Amino acid sequence: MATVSLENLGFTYPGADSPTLSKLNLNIPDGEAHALLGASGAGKTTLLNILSGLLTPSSGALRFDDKDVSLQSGRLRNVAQVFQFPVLYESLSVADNLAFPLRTRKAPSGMIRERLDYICSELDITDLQSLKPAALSLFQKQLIAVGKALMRPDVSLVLLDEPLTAVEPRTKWRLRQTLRRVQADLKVTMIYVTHDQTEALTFADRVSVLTAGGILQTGTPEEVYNSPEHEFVGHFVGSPGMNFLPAKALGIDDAERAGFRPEWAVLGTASSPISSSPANSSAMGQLTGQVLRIRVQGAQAGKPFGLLTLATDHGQVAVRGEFPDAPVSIGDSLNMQLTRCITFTNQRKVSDIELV
Ligand SMILES: Nc1ncnc2c1ncn2[C@@H]1O[C@H](COP(=O)(O)OP(=O)(O)OP(=O)(O)O)[C@@H](O)[C@H]1O
Repeated sequence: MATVSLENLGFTYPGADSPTLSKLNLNIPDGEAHALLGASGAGKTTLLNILSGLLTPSSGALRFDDKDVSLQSGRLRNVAQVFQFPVLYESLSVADNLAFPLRTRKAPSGMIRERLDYICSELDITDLQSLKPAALSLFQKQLIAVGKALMRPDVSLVLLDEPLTAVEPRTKWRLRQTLRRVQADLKVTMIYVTHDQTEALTFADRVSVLTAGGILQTGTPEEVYNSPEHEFVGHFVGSPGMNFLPAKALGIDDAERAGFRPEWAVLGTASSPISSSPANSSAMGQLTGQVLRIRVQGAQAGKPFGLLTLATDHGQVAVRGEFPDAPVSIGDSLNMQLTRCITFTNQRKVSDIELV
């Protein structure tokens, strides 16, 4: 396994006017599960192809441990890849598919057998060894593709390119959990490329959010969700994403805009205002809005909770949590007190403010 470092790495496609990737800096420690999260066109596939050796960086360096591998072939780098759709030899049994990467490297048969047993037991696929791919479900095929990527004990890095795309929706979470468990057991450096925030946040130790060829933030899932460094991260991560309003609308003067997660607000009505909040004495973090949409997501101790969309004088906002005591209907006027917000200027984070 290896530590993977990008140093001011850039890439421009031949003939293109502008770079697809520019000045990427990232250090992924040995054994980390890392996710590259970005929307379509952010440059994920381009970066993946640089990591696997299909493309050569136009500037900067890619290092595995201390070695600059920018010009080295993928085969010499010992990188294994799992694609969106499982790539298996249909004429070979599962065991022969798994053994293939070691046989082509002329590994001793005893070592191959031992590794096969280990990987099959890790992935719980021992019973499938004699079957041909045609007899397997897509889920099982992708498990075998993962096994194939893990067979070489000296693999430096495993790249996962949207690996859940092809599997049936109800088995996605199982495959994701299996990947996570195997990654932790084998302590292999894995880079998981996806546009799906749930996959990224539930799989990775750390996530890098990529947009327009640049990394906006790298952090743990908790840091990326709770403390976005850039408005795009707050907006892109979360479902729904962060709300943004002019900071002055919330009584905050030192920044252009303020962002808050839907669950960082407490709601009250005109007849039952929010009284528990000490910040109520000032207008800081307070807003009023009309209920536009109601989505009840459950109830706790007889009280409904869910997602409300409110129209305020400064734009629509989504608020998640317990509903106010009085019944809530479309068109009602509610007041809210933010418990926390993050302020931004030029889309960059300025400060994190606890309001209650
Ligand atoms: N072969 C190419 N030649 C020129 N430009 C390209 C080429 N491949 C990709 N691009 C451009 O590079 C940018 C990033 O593309 P890339 O495929 O890396 O993004 P992505 O994040 O993987 O998107 P997707 O999830 O849609 O695959 C896009 O603007 C794309 O048009």
